[in-house]
Amino acid sequence: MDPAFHEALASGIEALGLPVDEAARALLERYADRLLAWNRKVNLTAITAPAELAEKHLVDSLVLLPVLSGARTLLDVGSGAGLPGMPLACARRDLSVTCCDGVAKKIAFVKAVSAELDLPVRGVAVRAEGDPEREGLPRADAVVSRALADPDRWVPVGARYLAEGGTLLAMLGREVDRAALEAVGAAEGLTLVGLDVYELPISRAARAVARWQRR
Ligand SMILES: C[S@@+](CC[C@H](N)C(=O)[O-])C[C@H]1O[C@@H](n2cnc3c(N)ncnc32)[C@H](O)[C@@H]1O
Repeated sequence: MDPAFHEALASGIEALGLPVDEAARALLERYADRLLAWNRKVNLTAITAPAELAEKHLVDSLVLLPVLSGARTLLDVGSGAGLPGMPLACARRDLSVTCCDGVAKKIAFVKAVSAELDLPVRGVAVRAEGDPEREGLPRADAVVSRALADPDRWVPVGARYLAEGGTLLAMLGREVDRAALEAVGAAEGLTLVGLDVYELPISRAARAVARWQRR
C-alpha cells in the first residue's frame, strides 16, 4: 500500500486518540487493499486515493471506538462496502458485527473479505425497513448508519433494531441541529445522549455523530 495511506491512517488515529493496535492496523490495510481491488470491478466507493481512503473511510469509521466500548453487538444498516462496520471489526475482534445493505454485490464484498480476513462480520443482503424478524436482522447493543438517510427517516427504522439498553447512532457528514435530533428521538421514545461534532484531522471535513438511548 502507498506510504501516504500509512501516514494518513497513523496521523488520524493519533490525532483522535483512537485505541487501534498493530494487529488492527494490519487488518485495516488488508481491508483497504481488498476494497480498492474490488472497486475496479464493483462500484463500492468513489474515494480511491489511498490517503483519502484512510482518513475518510477508515479513520472516520474508527471514530466510534470510544462510544462502542461497552457494546458486544453492532448492526450497521446501509453499510455499503462495510462502513463503518468492517473497520470497527478490524479494531474490535470481540465485537459481533452485522452489515446489511439492499445491494447484493456490496454484501458479497463484505462476506468475501470478512472470510478472507477472519473478521467477526456477517453480511446480510436485505433492505432494512424496521421489521427485524422478517428481515433476519439481529437486535444489537449498537445500531449505526453512516451516510444513509436524514435522521428523521433513520431514527424510526433504526430504533426497531435496538436491544434492551442499546444505543442508536447516526454518522452525519454535515452540521446538524440539536433540537431537531432531540425531537426525532423523542417521537420514538429515545433521548439524545450525545452529539459529537468534529473535524477529520487532515481534510478538516466536518462530521457529526448523534447518539440516542431509550428513555
Ligand atoms: C451512501 S451509501 C453509504 C454506505 C456506507 N455506509 C458508507 O458510509 O460508505 C448508502 C447505502 O445504503 C444502502 N441502503 C439505502 N437504503 C437502505 C435500506 N433501507 N436498507 C439497507 N440498505 C440501504 C444503499 O444500497 C447504499 O449502499
